[in-house]
Amino acid sequence: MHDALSILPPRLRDSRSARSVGVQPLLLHANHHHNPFPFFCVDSAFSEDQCAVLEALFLRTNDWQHRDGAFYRCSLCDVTKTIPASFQAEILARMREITRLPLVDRVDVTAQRMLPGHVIGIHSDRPLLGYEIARLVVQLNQEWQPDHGGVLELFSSPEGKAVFSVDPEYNTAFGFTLHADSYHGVTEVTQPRQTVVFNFWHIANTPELAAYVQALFANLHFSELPAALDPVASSAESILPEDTTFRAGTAAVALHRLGYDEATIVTGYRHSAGLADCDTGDTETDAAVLLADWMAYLYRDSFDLAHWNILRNKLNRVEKFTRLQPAWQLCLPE
Ligand SMILES: O=C(O)CCC(=O)C(=O)O
Ligand SMILES: [Fe+2]
Repeated sequence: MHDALSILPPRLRDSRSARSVGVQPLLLHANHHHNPFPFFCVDSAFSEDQCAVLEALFLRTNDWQHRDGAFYRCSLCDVTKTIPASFQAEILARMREITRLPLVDRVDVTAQRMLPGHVIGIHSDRPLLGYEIARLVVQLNQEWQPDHGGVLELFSSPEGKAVFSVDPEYNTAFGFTLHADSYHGVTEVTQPRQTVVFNFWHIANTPELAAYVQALFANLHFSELPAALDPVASSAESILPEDTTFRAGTAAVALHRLGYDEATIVTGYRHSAGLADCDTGDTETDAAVLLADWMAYLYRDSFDLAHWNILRNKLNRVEKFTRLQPAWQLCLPE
């Protein structure tokens, strides 16, 4: 596998191949915004050398995956392996500073190309189980003009009007934290648009956690739950929405599969259905119920930073019980 430097002209390649690309700090001046959701913009995001590396990706890439849904029309290519590791490490370090998020040592990079007629409808990219938590979107459109389209628009709801617009000008970057309400879209383009998207993972929503949670809930059957839960679940189902009782049932399955007894499973169900606080006085029961509830939430819904912080505060300084250790380590890594 060649790296992206190998297709640069020899004049550029010779002086740069042995060291990190770029001399000036990248993403130097991040302008933070909080509406409609937290994001930041950077002008002159990268050095000339770094831009050359990113632009080169579009010359060598020919295995594009085409998305041509009604609301999502663009072409994508995973270019992670072609970005020099030192460049990735620099971007990751700077993203940690800018977002103040605990990001894992992993960066996935996608080249995105839009051709005339392509458009990306409004979506939120909410971080499902194991998905990335933050993105950096870098624009590489020389001589961009307003009539070329391809403006990134931010929304406070999927139905509303754009609250903020980001022109895809050359060497500008847009970074954001993904969550259930980070609604955005890209207007239709009339000229080709080139973008490189860097993806970053939160330490508590890793692909490893996703594998653990998927395995924990594999072949989910509520029929495996103990009969002692039946009257509790029946009465909950008669008064609560299906989403709520489904999540409570899922949390109960987690406790069952982790080897907890009937009483703990019933307590966990009642807690996740919102019928009782988690305050049994037994530290292991309370910790197990909270972790099962969180994993059921991740499985049914998506990673949510505010919820995760609440869980972390509740379990801070609590002993990591043996039976819970693998889940604990993945949900609340040190
Ligand atoms: O191309 C862009 O400006 C943004 C694309 C997008 O939706 C994303 O990276 O999440
Ligand atoms: Fe998106």
